[in-house]
Amino acid sequence: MSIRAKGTVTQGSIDRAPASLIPAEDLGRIFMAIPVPCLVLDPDCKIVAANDAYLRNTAAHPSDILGRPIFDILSATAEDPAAVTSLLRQSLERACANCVPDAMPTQHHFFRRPAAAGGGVVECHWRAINAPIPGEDDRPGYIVHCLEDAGDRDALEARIAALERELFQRTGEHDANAMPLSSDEQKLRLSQRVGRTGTFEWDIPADTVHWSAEIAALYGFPAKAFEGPYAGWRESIHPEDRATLEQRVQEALQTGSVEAEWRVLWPDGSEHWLAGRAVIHHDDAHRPLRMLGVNIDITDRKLIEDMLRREARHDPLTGLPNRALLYETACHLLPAMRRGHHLAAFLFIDLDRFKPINDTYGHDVGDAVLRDVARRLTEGLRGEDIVGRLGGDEFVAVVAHIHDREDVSGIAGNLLDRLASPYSVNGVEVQVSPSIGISIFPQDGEDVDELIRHADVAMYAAKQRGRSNFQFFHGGPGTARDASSCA
Ligand SMILES: Nc1nc2c(ncn2[C@@H]2O[C@H](COP(=O)(O)OP(=O)(O)OP(=O)(O)O)[C@@H](O)[C@H]2O)c(=O)[nH]1
Repeated sequence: MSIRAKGTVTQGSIDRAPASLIPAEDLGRIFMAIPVPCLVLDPDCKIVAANDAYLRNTAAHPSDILGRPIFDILSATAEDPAAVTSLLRQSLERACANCVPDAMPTQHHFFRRPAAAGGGVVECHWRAINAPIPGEDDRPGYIVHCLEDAGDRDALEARIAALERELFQRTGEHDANAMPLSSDEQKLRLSQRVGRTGTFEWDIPADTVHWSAEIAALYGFPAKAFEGPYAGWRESIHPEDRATLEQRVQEALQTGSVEAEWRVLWPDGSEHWLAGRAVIHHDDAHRPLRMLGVNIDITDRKLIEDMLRREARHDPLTGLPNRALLYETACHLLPAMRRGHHLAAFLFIDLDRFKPINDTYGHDVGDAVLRDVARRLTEGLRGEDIVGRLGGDEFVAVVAHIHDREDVSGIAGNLLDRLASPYSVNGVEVQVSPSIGISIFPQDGEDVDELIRHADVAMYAAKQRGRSNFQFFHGGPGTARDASSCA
């Protein structure tokens, strides 16, 4: 190879006249003293100079190498001469064509030590840099071939790889016995692990599911690829989602694809959400052959969704169901009451003269009282009863399975006492009482809206009768605002 034919060193790419005060004859001695192994090649790639560091490191004698093409030297010494020769040739061509130094990949060199130097083999781990030097006619006149010791860097990379393996083993996310992976596979596995995603393949005729290490981790198993029957996968599904998911899978065998979200139970009993997508490959007779799919952990997303859903349906101050959830829950309750011929009571609770508490002690104290009212109401009723805050100082309680008015009177009287006992907030003692209006399902209304409206009417009557009491709605044609006293 002659690098004369390969490239042109353009003006400006390399300084032709080095800024130097050193006499030209001394530059040779300086080259010899540079502590990095260097060769100088002529345009035919013959070695025309070697510095002391090169001779020392390779144990070569100048007469062994000067005047010989560098490829001969490498052929005589390199591990894989053909490969190294090709890499070197490409690097020299690039350096000359682009007029910039070109770094070669790291190589492992073996140099035969001359007999005069004791013989044997010298092992070096080097990366070569080829730097073109412009000649008279703008073409490369020489190439400096520098060898940079890559031993430290390689040792560092090996140490990083070892640490990474150790880390994976410790976190149980890596199979220590796994085959070494190509860099593409590693990237894929890393992205799957970071994205909490895993892939599977189900060989349908053989009834074998191939689990990747990443998907195994999504089901709470050690992060190790394995194979198992379809029934094994099915067992991991949360019992409440199993039938639905299985039905989707069966449909997918015909339709060719499936998308679903479901819960899995890990071996430690914890519950996790997964989303999955899969496609089916069929044979010519449309028999399902393979299902290929991906699962992703969506537990965090589900938690956030639950939180948002909860926030949208609960009163932020007291944590009680808000108007919407109260109506919805009560709507579900009524049909059950109707079926069982049970009564249910709707209690509309409004605090008496609550505004002066805000005005006197401030909103913070008012808020604390409202929170305490919510707590007292909840504690004063059974778990199956419903308590919600409509807004302001208005609450509604729905009490299921009552027998008669007397039953409700006892409950309302109890709530009256509970709410009327003093509230202690930030060292301030506050007193407030409720007015309670009561409607009874089914006699006072057929639906939630009507029942709450009639309870409100009865509450208004309680206010009219001096507050701090409860009143039953007393319905009938033309008497919608009547209420009968049960206090
Ligand atoms: N601290 C606090 N006050 C609220 C909140 N929501 C509404 N209020 C106040 O609650 C008070 C409700 O007053 P009203 O029900 O109209 O009247 P009242 O003073 O209770 O008198 P009566 O109902 O007639 O016995 C108003 O002053 C509202 O500003 C809240 O979230 N926090």
